[in-house]
Amino acid sequence: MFSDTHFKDLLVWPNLLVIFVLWLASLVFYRVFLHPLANFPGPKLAAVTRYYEAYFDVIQNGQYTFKIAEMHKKYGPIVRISPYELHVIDPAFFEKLYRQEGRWNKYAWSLDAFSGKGAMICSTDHDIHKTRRQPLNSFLSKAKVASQQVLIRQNVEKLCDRITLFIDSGDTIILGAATSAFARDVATEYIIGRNYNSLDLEDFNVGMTVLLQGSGRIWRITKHITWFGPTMKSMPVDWVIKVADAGMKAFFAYLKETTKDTKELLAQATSSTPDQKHQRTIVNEIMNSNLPPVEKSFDRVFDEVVTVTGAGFETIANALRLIFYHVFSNDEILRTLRVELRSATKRSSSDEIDLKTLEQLPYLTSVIMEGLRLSPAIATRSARIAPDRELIYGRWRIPAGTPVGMTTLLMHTDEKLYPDPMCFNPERWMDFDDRKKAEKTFAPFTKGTRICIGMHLAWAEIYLVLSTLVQRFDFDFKDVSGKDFECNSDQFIIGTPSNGVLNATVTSAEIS
Ligand code: HEM
Repeated sequence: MFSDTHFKDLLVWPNLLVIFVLWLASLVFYRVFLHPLANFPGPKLAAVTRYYEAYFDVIQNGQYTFKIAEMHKKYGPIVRISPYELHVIDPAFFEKLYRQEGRWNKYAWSLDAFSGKGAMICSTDHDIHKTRRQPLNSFLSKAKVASQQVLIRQNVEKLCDRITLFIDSGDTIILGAATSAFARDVATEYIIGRNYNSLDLEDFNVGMTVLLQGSGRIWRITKHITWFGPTMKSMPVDWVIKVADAGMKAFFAYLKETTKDTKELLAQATSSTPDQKHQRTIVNEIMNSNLPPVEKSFDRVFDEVVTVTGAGFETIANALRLIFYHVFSNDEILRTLRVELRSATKRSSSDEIDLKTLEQLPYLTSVIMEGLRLSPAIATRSARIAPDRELIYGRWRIPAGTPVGMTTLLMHTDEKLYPDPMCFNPERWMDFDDRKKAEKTFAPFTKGTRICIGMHLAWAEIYLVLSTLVQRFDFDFKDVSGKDFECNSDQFIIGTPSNGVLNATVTSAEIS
């Protein structure tokens, strides 16, 4: 008989070590030779362990997107980038992967790291996502945004008033932070009817910009060490506000404010005497929808409030900073824009050019498209999973349930599609045939079931703020170059060397 003593003898560390090594060897053997993805090309180390990605994510500060681009050069258009995940770099595959038809899940491993499971953007399951998105579609539709353009204009005017004070004083304006403040004020006012007035603050609440620019680090660490994000999230807000640095303080103060406001909005929405003033918010849309009660809990609604507003902060601000830099540093682009806007003003019956008219201006639209090409919000791949069918790519059959991603940034900077890809050149969009052809491969808001729900708001904000600033101001930027606004790291959003900083001296526009 095998006695307890014999068993205990076996549990000595040399034996445990042997068991561990055998287990590890068989895992490596399985992943490299027997796994359903074993035949796909790619580095063997990436096939064996996700710590390969962790090295580029955590130690190399968000370099995996660029490592993936290198892998494609070596291994071809489809690559196994982890034991479980594939990446494709062929523009022809984009419309096959990001589409409306069929069921598409997202990859939980990457999204759970946001610790926001109640949010539509983090909903991995196709059906749950669809149910959550449905009540918000019309709230952010093109028509609804157009009808709310006054709200955006009021914030543009606030931004202009602040900028004008810097003309008078001759001081340097932190335009990068002011741009973020504008994006945040519009997002919260549009989505939850609350303007936190970052534009009124002396420093434009620059701490929020700094924190959000660096917050990708928490997401990247949490992907690999799953308890990290939830632990941060569970810290008592008041304690963090006391001990943290300026950025953390600003962010946690924002969370405290949105928590209070979400509770108030929920109470209003369920009250027998709702206040008309608070009718137009996503909280009302959710509470008045047919969603089941579990979808209307505070935690679920709060996740939605934080992510839908947050998705409209640094995404827009990053694109705007890049556009401002190029427009105000290039006399030819600035002059062409001013000529186009002046002739539109002449045709307009009022001083303001209507959003609809702005949308039809070819050069202004080309400038914005070029900005969104180089700053398409997200620097990481966005994997999709076909849960119920194989996907076919060339000779490859991708097993059902496999996460497959493409990276818009890599497609947007592919020199076969966009010659001299890093050059900011609005002219490339001026030929309407070329623009039409690029429709399939220009996708700053992605495509398919998960297409950005805030895209019409984003376009409207950029049209209104850019056209106004171009007509009123000249900016002179110090010690920066175009490189400072190019993506150099994956912070989930686009990470740039500028980190959101864009300082300028400003004068009134010299219109000849
Ligand atoms: C330049 C500005 C913006 C760009 C380039 C952009 C881009 C994107 C992209 C690429 C996605 C897909 C993410 C994925 O595949 O996981 C997305 C989703 C989303 N965006 Fe935006 N976005 C912008 C602005 C906004 C704004 C202003 C809002 C606020 C309403 C917003 C709200 C959202 C939401 C809620 C989702 C998730 C949609 C869903 O899962 O169905 N975005 N955005």
